[in-house]
Amino acid sequence: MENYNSLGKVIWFTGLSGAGKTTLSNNLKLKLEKDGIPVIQLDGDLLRESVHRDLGFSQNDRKENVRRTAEMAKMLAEQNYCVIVSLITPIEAFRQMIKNDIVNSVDCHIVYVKASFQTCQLRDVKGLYEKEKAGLIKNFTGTKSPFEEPLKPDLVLSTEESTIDQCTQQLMNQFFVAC
Ligand SMILES: Nc1ncnc2c1ncn2[C@@H]1O[C@H](COP(=O)(O)OS(=O)(=O)O)[C@@H](OP(=O)(O)O)[C@H]1O
Ligand SMILES: Nc1ncnc2c1ncn2[C@@H]1O[C@H](COP(=O)(O)OP(=O)(O)O)[C@@H](O)[C@H]1O
Repeated sequence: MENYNSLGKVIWFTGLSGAGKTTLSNNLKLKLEKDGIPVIQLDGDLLRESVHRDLGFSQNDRKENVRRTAEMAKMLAEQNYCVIVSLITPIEAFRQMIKNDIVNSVDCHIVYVKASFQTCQLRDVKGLYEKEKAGLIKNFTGTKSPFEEPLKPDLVLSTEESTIDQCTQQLMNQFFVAC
């Protein structure tokens, strides 16, 4: 096991649907697990299918989704897991709530997974942008529901300019320095 400063840490990915949050979370998890680090992933899509099934996409529900996830992340990080969260987290006040009000007992880093709306629309990984065009989705992030650009993220990863491996390396360099 590499001796990283990795225990009790939350890496929180914010970004539009299709920006690359899940892909980078999966890649980072593989890399850390190879080095023997205990990792837990909390992914918006999966949480919404299970414990957050009662929540929709109104601003209040999104805030509650973020709040509950942050409480879980804190609990797990306090037990020395490295917790990787992928949630759109569209509002700056939500991001401040995570860092200042909830996950304040362990290292918590907000990472902006950056890709333009146009790029995400072209990627359209899950066909949601197509559905949105057809008027089939309520409160879609980036059109009917706002996505505020993060003001003070701890790291910005441009998934238009860097490859998946380059982004993962940037995460490792910034947050997992071997000691
Ligand atoms: N209206 C609307 N807007 C945005 N996204 C939608 C919507 N409806 C369903 N989905 C799917 O839900 C995933 C986003 O959920 P999150 O929990 O990450 O959102 S939030 O942080 O509460 O804003 C998101 O996952 P990602 O594509 O991985 O971001 C979508 O698959
Ligand atoms: N540098 C990169 N980082 C992450 N994803 C990338 C990158 N370059 C291209 N992609 C592609 O963009 C898409 C991102 O989808 P996904 O990870 O599901 O986004 P999100 O979880 O933010 O909705 C994937 O098809 C992925 O292969």
